[in-house]
Amino acid sequence: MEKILKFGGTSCGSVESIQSVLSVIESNWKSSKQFAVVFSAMSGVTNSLLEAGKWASQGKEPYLPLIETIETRHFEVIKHFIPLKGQSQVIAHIRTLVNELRDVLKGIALVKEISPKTSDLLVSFGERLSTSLITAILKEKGLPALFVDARQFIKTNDTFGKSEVDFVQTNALIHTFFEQHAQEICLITGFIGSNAQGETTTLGRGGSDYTASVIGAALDVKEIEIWTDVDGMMTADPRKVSNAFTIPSISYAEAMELTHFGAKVIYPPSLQPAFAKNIPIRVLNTFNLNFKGTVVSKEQKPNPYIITGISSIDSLALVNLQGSGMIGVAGVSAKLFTVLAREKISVILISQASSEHSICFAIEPQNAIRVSEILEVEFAQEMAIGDIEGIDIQSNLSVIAVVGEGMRKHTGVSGKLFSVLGKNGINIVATAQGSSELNISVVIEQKDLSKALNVIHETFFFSKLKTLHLFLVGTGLIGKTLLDQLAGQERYLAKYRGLKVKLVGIANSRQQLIQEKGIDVKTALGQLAQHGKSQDLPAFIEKIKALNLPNSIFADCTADKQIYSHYLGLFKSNISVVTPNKVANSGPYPLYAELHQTALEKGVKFLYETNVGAGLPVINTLQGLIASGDRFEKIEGILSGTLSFIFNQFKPGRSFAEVLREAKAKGYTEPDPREDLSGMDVARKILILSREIGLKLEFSDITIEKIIPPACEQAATVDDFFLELEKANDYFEKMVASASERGHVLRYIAALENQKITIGLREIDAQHPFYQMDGADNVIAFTTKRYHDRPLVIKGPGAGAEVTASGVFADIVSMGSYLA
Ligand SMILES: NC(=O)C1=CN([C@@H]2O[C@H](COP(=O)(O)OP(=O)(O)OC[C@H]3O[C@@H](n4cnc5c(N)ncnc54)[C@H](OP(=O)(O)O)[C@@H]3O)[C@@H](O)[C@H]2O)C=CC1
Ligand SMILES: N[C@@H](CC=O)C(=O)O
Repeated sequence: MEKILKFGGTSCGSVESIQSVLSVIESNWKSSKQFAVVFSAMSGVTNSLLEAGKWASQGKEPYLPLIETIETRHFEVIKHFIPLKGQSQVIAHIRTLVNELRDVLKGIALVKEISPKTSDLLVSFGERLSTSLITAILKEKGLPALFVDARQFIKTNDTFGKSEVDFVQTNALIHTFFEQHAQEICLITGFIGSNAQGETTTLGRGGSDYTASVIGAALDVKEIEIWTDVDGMMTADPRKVSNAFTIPSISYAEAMELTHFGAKVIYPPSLQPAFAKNIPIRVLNTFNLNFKGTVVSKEQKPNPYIITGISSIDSLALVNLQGSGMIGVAGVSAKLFTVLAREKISVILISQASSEHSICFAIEPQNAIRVSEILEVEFAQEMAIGDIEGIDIQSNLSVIAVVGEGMRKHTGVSGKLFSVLGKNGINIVATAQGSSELNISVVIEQKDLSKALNVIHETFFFSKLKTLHLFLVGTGLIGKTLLDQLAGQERYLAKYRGLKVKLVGIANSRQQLIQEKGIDVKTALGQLAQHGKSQDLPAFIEKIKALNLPNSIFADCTADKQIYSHYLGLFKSNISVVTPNKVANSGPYPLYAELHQTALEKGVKFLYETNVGAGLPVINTLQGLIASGDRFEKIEGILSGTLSFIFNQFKPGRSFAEVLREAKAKGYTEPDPREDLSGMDVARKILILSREIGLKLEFSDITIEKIIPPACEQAATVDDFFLELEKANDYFEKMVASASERGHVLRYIAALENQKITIGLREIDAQHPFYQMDGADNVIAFTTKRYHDRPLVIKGPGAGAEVTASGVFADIVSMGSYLA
């Protein structure tokens, strides 16, 4: 015998999949003839049988329709594959089996009880039916197919539900059987066996893999093929990690670790017989016949990654036993695990601190209450005298296992793992690593599972491409320009920065849209308009938090005065914020301080380079000086692009309002230009700088000298404001002309010195460093201990859509180097 093939439930589950199964068998027959095939029950049939058994035993619900459905599914396959004249014989055979099944259920209904023994008999019909069916079809095709009931050679003990194979007897029987049937294609029922009395037993759910492995090992085949419905073993569960990909080759040890921690592709015990005989197992996909498969074998081929795969168990409970009496006292662990073994409680993971003060272990959540009760009884004495302080059980947890032979003796793997989880605000509740260094397991809260799997996968498998999940609020001048810039840089970012900025949410004051799979930045505005829901910012933000995506960034590109009330909650949910909106940083100081402190504590970023000087590197430079120990003596600057533009452009003969309109059209003004002309915008900026250097100033500490007459100041609407400006044109003309007569220019300058902020219009001469300005230039001069004799000057365009959006862009990209 060269190989054993095994087809799972989905492979036998429909006409289409059975078509593929037949073609695989036919092509094997053509090429080798030396093979046997094991089948599972049709998908869903085992569950239906168990359910029917339960209902029958409770006498509550009608169970017969479930059996009819099973029967009909088999009949449909017969009608599809077997010509009319041959159908009646096969239908009769299936009907006989189903009638036998009905009798079993009737018996269960009569005695109102279903024992594990009866349950095994009941579920055995699933494999018996599917295998009979496929045997009949192959015979019809003229192949020498032989139905083989594995109960005749898979001999087990009496542990119904999960019996253990008696290998001595089983191997001998397998040899005898296959010697006698070397010329036929043996089609074997998976999952089932029989005990010494000939009663039906089962090998545990997924046991058909085990059947294949047991037969393969007994016959020393060259390879075992497990045909399933996915592309082999993958680096992670593709339903949870969309970037998961097939592992071409994996060692038995790695596969065992991954399957133990939830990778469902192979039934874990099935690896053992193949492993013992060093028989490679190839995992193939019935639904993708071109797929080459994952080979599980002793030697793993060279792997370009440090790890091989990540698996997880979604739900578990962690039991913690602690007490000073456990320190240095031999036997507590022995007693604990003996008790758990006696009670057949499966322990998923164990972790013990070196102090021996506590020991914690993970179990299936449904066992939590029972474990607690058992331990209370078993350790009653230790608890009474205080040696054990208590038994604590934590639920709603998940475990992730990072597995790979490549981790052995490779430094930094756990550092990388813990760092990526930490950066994403994922708390590690417990951890375990065996000295084989094949597996590092971390227990985390269940709510963080998807996020954790994705960031770990990205870190270890796609470290060349990090994904930043972007939520953009504000699609006006800056937001829209940012989208355009992102669209133009996608390839550059991927190639040179290893970054993918994935837009997941977008909103303006009217609509909002979240798409976890991502929104194309090129068409985002159209999609928002077409598919967006009505705006509900709190709901939008709650959804962002609930998505709990790794490396999430909230970009506030609005001028909204309230939106920053959400920042704190975002930080607490480990979401970073990038914003050109100055309101948060110039709000009440205690709120400002709380925001910054929270961001720091949560390890998230709050970036707002564009709050001052738009895209000019003002905040970063200042922060760098402070961080390196410089001391600020004075900050002075022209911080308004709009006012800079106005005093550069406004000449006698031009209307002041017209110049402002031009500034607005060029994208220099605030959405409401009264903010610029009133000095509010400049006041916010200098206040932000003052706070950056550590001063706890409030808005009320700022003296703003007005440049517009009171009537303009009091205009109720933006239109009224422009009207009032028109009326005040003479006033502005005189102001500028008077300075000009003296060879001076007017500049709106903000200054911070001796902890005092002043803002006002200054007349300056040609020697002043702020004399020569162009367009919407800003200029900021930092006089510090180090830049004492000549200040550090930053100068350049300080307003406008392109420069501001690129500043926001740069903040987003800079997150890439920080985030996981
Ligand atoms: N222009 C510049 O040179 C600079 C600007 N900035 C700052 O950039 C920010 C954006 O400016 P700009 O793009 O010109 O402003 P716009 O008025 O052009 O756009 C603002 C956007 O925010 C949206 N919005 C407003 N309120 C809300 C809300 N409550 N919820 C959701 N969306 C909202 C608007 O929605 P809708 O489309 O429905 O109206 C609009 O899409 C401002 O804070 C500004 O101070 C900073 C530095 C320089
Ligand atoms: N309206 C602002 C834009 C940047 O903050 C300005 O004119 O400077």
